[in-house]
Amino acid sequence: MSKTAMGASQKDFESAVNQMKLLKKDPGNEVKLKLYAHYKQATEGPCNTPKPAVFDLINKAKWDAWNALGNLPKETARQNYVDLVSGLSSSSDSSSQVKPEADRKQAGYETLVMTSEDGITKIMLNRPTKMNALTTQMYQEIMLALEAASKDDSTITVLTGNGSYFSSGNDLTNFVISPDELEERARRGAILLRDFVGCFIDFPKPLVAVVNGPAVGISVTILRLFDLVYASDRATFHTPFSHLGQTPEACSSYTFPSLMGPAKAAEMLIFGKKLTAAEACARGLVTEVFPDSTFQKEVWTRLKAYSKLPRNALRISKQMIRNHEKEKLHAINAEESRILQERWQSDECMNAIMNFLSRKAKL
Ligand SMILES: CCCCCCCCCC/C=C/CC(=O)SCCNC(=O)CCNC(=O)[C@H](O)C(C)(C)COP(=O)(O)OP(=O)(O)OC[C@H]1O[C@@H](n2cnc3c(N)ncnc32)[C@H](O)[C@@H]1OP(=O)(O)O
Repeated sequence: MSKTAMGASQKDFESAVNQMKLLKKDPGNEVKLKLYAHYKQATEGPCNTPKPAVFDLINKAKWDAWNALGNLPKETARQNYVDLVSGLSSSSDSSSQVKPEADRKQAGYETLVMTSEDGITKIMLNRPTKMNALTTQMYQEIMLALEAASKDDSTITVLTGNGSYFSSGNDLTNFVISPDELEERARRGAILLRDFVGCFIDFPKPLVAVVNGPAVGISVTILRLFDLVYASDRATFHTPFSHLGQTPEACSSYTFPSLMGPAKAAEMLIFGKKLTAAEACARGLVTEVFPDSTFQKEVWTRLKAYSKLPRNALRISKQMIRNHEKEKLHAINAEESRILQERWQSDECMNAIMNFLSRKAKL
């Protein structure tokens, strides 16, 4: 993991800024926008200027890139900037020096912010302007981040969201594909889903969800695979699968009825009832609800205290609680993914996605 509590120093950052001035090869507009956004975030913090007019294309693109970083901490932006510049410099140094793709991926996540501090590794979903909707790249990066967290020296791993949402679930643009690709993409999607959920089933350390705002779809169903779920009282829990022509995933077809009883599970998973944080807590899906105004302070104070407990004892106790049903969960996960593979190819599902994309329906 390259982003540590220490991060890049101010000196590293200034040296990266100077390095950029010497760069011979134009890195292209996309990279330049990313560099601009991270520079501004690192030096000024969250976007603080009025949105430029629509026809002011260049300044609007710059503003959008900066604004998309939401509340990304200055230190993380500084580290990302240094990582970006170091990737550019090493690829322009000499062709024999080009880093392999896998190495560069290790250097930083594009859709997440990962930090490690006080015995806690935090994985933050970082697409605040899209309500942290999960793209296929994001599923992949979360799996990589979980793998890294399972091996690092932290005690507790946390998943949370940047901005106002925890996550709006699967990014519905994952379905923007031509009809002749649908079958193959659905097959690959089912494998991705099965592997993604599998990482949560097998995660060896205490896993905590810090649900900072509304959660939709898979970001709700996955919660039952966490050991603690702390929610802001602003959070809501919504699983509109039937509205989307889809069916439950992340083992919720088994975990939700066993957690809250079949009648309450049906209300959520079949009929798409949206729960408040208090309701989700009453049903056992959420451990504790905090007022939004003190949410971050209270939760992190609690987690920092927990992270000082003996690491191995925490890990072994978690495994004792979870190991009983692991095999069953993997089987359910495989079956749910298989059923969804079929659902994604149905007219019901495709019509629902088209409705969302053409804004006929907001869930
Ligand atoms: C063959 C296919 C293979 C697929 C492979 C996938 C593998 C894994 C699948 C796992 C399955 C999971 C199931 C689910 O998670 S179901 C739940 C899906 N989520 C939704 O249905 C939510 C859709 N979004 C909304 O209803 C609303 O956006 C909102 C969350 C209620 C927020 O509304 P609000 O009015 O406040 O904000 P906006 O709608 O204006 O949103 C701001 C921008 O963000 C974009 N957005 C938000 N959520 C999503 C999303 N889930 N997918 C795509 N885009 C999303 C929204 O479009 C706005 O973008 P814009 O500014 O460019 O317009």
